[in-house]
Amino acid sequence: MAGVEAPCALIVMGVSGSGKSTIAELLGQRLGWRFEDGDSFHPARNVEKMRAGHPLTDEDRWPWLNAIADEIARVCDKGGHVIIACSALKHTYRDVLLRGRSDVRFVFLKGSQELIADRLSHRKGHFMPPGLLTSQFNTLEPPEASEHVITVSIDESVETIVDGIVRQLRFDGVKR
Ligand SMILES: Nc1ncnc2c1ncn2[C@@H]1O[C@H](COP(=O)(O)OP(=O)(O)O)[C@@H](O)[C@H]1O
Ligand SMILES: O=C(O)[C@H](O)[C@@H](O)[C@H](O)[C@H](O)COP(=O)(O)O
Repeated sequence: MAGVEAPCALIVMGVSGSGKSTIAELLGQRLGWRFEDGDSFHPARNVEKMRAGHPLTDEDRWPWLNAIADEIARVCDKGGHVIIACSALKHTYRDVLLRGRSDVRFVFLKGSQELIADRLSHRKGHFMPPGLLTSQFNTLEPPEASEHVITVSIDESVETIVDGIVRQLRFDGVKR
């Protein structure tokens, strides 16, 4: 995409179970960029709230999103690169994450509720109850083209999805 700055950070976004951690980790290996899971930036009370089956509110999410934005600034301002998995469901959340930067890009993992519910029903050892998926879809504001997002369908193998993202990034001028 002409005129878009080469990113120092990629945020892999989408609802719970869309594959953010899985895709972001492999993409990090492919690009040689460090992967960080946005889940690890939640205050403990947020994790306990979700574990107990309650969706987060905006007020719960602001400190979490700001902590991720701090990490992006820390890495990017010293010339590093990072890939972060973070649901980033609303436009306002993405604004908080971006802090006006033009060197941060979103990769949106797009898929049907039916497919994601099926994947979540098989996921083991995660605090997030599959029952919160409907609230995730209700909260989701899919990114628009003006957000310079790379949108990929999750209805493919992990390798195929990552290949597609890498191709798109190279097309956009990221040489790694
Ligand atoms: N493209 C894919 N094909 C099949 N299974 C997938 C794919 N992407 C992710 N998964 C599986 O779906 C589940 C949810 O993925 P995960 O990365 O934990 O999602 P998120 O981080 O968005 O919550 C995991 O069990 C993961 O192994
Ligand atoms: O409600 C949210 O803002 C997000 O869903 C976020 O809190 C995160 O997604 C959860 O930590 C669940 O983790 P997974 O997305 O990895 O399932």
